[in-house]
Amino acid sequence: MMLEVSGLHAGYGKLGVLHDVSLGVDAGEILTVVGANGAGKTTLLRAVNGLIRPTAGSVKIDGTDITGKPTERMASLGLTHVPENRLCFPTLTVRDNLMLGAWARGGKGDEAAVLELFPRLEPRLNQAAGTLSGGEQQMVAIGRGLMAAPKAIMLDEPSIGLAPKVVAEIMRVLGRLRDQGLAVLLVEQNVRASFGIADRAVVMQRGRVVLEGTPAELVELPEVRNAYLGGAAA
Ligand SMILES: Nc1ncnc2c1ncn2[C@@H]1O[C@H](COP(=O)(O)OP(=O)(O)OP(=O)(O)O)[C@@H](O)[C@H]1O
Repeated sequence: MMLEVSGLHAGYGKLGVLHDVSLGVDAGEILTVVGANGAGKTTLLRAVNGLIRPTAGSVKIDGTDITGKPTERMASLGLTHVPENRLCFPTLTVRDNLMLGAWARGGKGDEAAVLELFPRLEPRLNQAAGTLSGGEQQMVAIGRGLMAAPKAIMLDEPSIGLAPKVVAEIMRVLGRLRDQGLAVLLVEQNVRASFGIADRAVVMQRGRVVLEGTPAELVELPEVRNAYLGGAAA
């Protein structure tokens, strides 16, 4: 596994949120994590990324133990986290936002590769990121992460608040990243979109992984259909 989480426990102060979470993402694979509000999906990404310190368990990337390493070192260890709310630096240009991602790894970054994935950003390179549409800002946030040439990328609800066409565009890019050999860990509320692209899925409930399988297997389960797909057969 390129990204391997084993027996992870984490929380906030005395509040335990993650309980014995194990999952793995191969190179060239998309794993999607779904679950109700408060199930612990964001906390999982934070614990993997070192924003909160796991109380037990381990995180490995390409075989190297990175458990609890400082967040600012994660990019150079090969892990990129695209957090919720597509955080861009609004007064900086698109190009400077992208450059920040490259500096995290001490390199120049492959801007051309990012623009190839997100052609819409090219004519906007000198525009302040804060003036972009929501979808374009999400592209900048993902592109910034890619500038660090990661082995694994984690995304927290990239589709939130975006029009279906833009969601489809982002999902297509995630598919291309997978095809380029990245390990992609995708947290999504938009289960339809993430099941459409993912190779495997896990369902989290109250801080635990309760189901795991391919999207095709999981949509056969009535409890998955009812909870995440509005009860409709896929
Ligand atoms: N900074 C924090 N301090 C204390 N408790 C927190 C903090 N952040 C999250 N929690 C709690 O941890 C639990 C899991 O939250 P988390 O954000 O990981 O869930 P989630 O699955 O990502 O949900 P959502 O889809 O709503 O973002 C919740 O009960 C939440 O109240």
